[in-house]
Amino acid sequence: MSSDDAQILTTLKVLIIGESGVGKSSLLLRFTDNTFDEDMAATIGVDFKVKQLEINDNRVKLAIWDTAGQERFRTLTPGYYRGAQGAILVYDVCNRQSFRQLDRWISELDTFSTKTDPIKMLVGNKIDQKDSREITYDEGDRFARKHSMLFIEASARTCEGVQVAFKELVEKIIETPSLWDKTEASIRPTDNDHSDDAPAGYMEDNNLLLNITSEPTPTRSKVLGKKSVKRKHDTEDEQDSNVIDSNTKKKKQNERVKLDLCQGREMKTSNRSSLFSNNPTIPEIDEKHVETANEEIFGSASSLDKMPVHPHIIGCLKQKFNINRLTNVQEKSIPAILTGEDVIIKSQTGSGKTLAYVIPIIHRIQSIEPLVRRETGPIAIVLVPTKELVQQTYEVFQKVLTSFVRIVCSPLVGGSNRNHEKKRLRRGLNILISTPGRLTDHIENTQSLSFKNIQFLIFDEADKMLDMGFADAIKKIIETITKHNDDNDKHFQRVLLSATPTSALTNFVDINLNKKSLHIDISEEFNDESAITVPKTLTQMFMIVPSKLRFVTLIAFLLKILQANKKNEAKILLFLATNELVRFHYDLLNTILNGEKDDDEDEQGDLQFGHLLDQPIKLLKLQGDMTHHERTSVFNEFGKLTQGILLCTNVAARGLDLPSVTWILQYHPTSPIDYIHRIGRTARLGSIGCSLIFLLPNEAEYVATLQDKYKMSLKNISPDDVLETLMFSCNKLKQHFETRTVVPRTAEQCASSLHHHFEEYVNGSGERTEEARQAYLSFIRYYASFAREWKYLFHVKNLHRGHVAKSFGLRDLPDESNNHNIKERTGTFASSKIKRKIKSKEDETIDPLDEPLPEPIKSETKSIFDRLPLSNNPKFRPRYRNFSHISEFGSGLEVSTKSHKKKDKVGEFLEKKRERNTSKRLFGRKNVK
Ligand SMILES: Nc1ncnc2c1ncn2[C@@H]1O[C@H](COP(=O)(O)OP(=O)(O)OP(=O)(O)O)[C@@H](O)[C@H]1O
Repeated sequence: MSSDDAQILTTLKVLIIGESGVGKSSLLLRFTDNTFDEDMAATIGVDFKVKQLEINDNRVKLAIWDTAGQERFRTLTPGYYRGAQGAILVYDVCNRQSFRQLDRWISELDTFSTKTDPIKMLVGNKIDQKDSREITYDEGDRFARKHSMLFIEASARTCEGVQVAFKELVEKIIETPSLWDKTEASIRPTDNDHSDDAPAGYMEDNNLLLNITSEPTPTRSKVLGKKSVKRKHDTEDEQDSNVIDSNTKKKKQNERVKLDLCQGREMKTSNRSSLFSNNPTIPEIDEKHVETANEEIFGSASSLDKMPVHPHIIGCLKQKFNINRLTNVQEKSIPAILTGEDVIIKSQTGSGKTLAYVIPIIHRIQSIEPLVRRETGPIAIVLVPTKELVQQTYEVFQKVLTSFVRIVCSPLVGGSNRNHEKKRLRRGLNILISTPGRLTDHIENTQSLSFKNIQFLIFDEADKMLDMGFADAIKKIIETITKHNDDNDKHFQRVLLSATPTSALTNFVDINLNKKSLHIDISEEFNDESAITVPKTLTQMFMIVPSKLRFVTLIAFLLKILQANKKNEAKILLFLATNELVRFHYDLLNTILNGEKDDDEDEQGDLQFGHLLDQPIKLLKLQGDMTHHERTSVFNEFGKLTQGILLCTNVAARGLDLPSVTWILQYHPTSPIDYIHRIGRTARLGSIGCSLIFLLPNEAEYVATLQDKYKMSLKNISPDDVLETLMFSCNKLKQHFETRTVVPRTAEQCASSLHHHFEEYVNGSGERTEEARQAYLSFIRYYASFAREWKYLFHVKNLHRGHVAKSFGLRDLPDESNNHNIKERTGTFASSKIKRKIKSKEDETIDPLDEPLPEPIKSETKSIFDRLPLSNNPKFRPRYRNFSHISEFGSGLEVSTKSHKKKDKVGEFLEKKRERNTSKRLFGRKNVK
């Protein structure tokens, strides 16, 4: 900090607003540079000037924002008004129209100002043109008094009144510390501009950038010996922390929320919609810039031609794949696989790992003597975790195999006709691409399947297959192949690939791979789970949003992206937790964004929604419980789109190579490992992409985990900024709101109105309410199913059931008594306890959907059971832990009958128990056996 800066009391943001041509830029230039340009009126105008002022021995830095001509097109954004402590409203004394428009400018300022009552100075300009004057001094004065403004007449040409106008305004601001002692104003319009890092489309709209990036963090002030700028409520909290009881503490917490969510606009509780009240505090999180492990995508330019493989393969890569050089992982892996040793490959998502093994395998198979024929049977097996990946990998093999027609490749996947597959296996297949489940099924049921000639076994996305519970299936496959090979005294090569090796994978490698395996790691830090690279061209963001505001923020964010990409290039993957949630949100988004109606007779909800997008956007859904055929056609259709939204579960998280995806939105978070794969669906092979994860305030530690453990840099997006989109980015929304009796004027009111409509829609028919209820229950089940290692981030006890229900548009809390999979149902949040309207101490009725949030469960507060080894822990129920087996969570696997039986048994048991309890209540204990 310079010594000059050190004496500055504060930095103020002052706006100049008014109609086009009233002389705003001239006043600014006269004040800052003491110049006057006769032609200025016709120019676009300056947009920003800084000047230091001495006011009563205080030095302040003034950032004065001009409209840069945007007022002519009525395109001033909320970002322009944000954080301004004062405004100069200018009219032309010779132009009555400019005077009449002042009301509109005042109203706009009041609407978008994020400060409570910024100081306004009314300036009647051009008083030198005495003969043309239309507005008298008295008229101006009366108007200023009516609106509690300062007032002066001035002339930018003669300099009269200009300095006084600015100085009086600043003096008044300094006399009102509440306006400036919280945070410093943004110094320049581009202060928050991260456009260098932002991808195309995001950069195109500067206003969008201004709106979307977070406010600068409070900086130190030198005033009156204050060490640092603190919000008033923070200081109060500190002073009182030892004396207030827990109830008062909760109340205080809620007060903070009100301040935080409005960014300093202190509204009375009675004025606030329930959507914005009683939310938990959004924690302040630093956007750490983390030094990440780097991975160069492409290898040397001449690598393709030098590759020691059949020339047909090289030709095919050039013609069919449009490839003219190898990627780094291909350059290193192909020679390693050609040696015949076991190989373990780790490289970031989208770096070309598939071809890294397809090329050497095909090369080696085509060079086998005598020539491979159908009857030779399987020579290579490729195991991948999902059906989509089977299909995708098969297509890559097929493309390369066009030059080697004798070699036959086939996919084997659950969901397709098993008898057809058996028939093909009987006729002879050389390369099998399969999920582990389907292959073990054939091992058990297809006699013609022989492994005697197997030379290659590939595990792609190996960590995911283990995570999904395929360990037993994989073990069985390896044992069967090993047995055949031992009988024939042959060796088979194993290749294992992953972008995110885990400790489970390391154990698997130790047991199942040759000790002399070759390790290929492009980021040079193999075997360290945390050393994970993500594409450099990916901009990662997070947004902490309280439960209740989640849905409206999602809509606002989608509108924001879709508005920003005017060239129709927004291709979005929207990740949701379960199949149920995909279905629910798919119908909802189709209705809200595109105005698609269902056949329901009760039109109340539909009629009120209209549609928010001018041009409908293609929505598709991909989830684990769709048929194989449906999934393939969705996968292909989305691949061809240039703009659209694919709502999906984690089934689309791994390996899928969908072209030109620009945004990954994670509406429901998942484990950090799956997070990495989800974001890997964009920014592939050096292209540009963005990702955003929605987190609840109690999940904020997720960001720290990504930053500290996985070394990732994420930008913080403020939900307030996103919600502002509702005011501007959508004409439909505005038109729609304007038909209402009370026209929402602020982003907050728009959000509340939108949510109100959402609730009306959900509750407008029994069927829709039931769908919302099922979606809610599915979310709670999902949340309760997080593995123990992620419970410090996602603990079902930390969920406020009422707030969550509101994010599904529900007005009552669903009964969870049949929700068997939720383990942690006791405690403050047990639904039975808050289903009733609750009487508080003050005898006020609290709506359970709006009840304040209790203290979150801290991971340190472990019970004695949590500290016991798992095997001795009576609370540990292994059969419920791995929920990825359940098709609801979209693993892409069929539900095994075994787990069904288990579920049914538990269900039966609970049902009987309930019946017994009811009977006991009705007939007394002794009469019930
Ligand atoms: N050398 C290359 N030059 C240009 N494009 C390539 C090259 N190699 C592969 N590609 C293309 O890059 C894309 C990504 O490849 P691939 O799906 O194999 O990546 P991956 O590393 O397996 O990703 P993930 O970890 O997400 O599964 C594909 O569309 C593929 O055709």
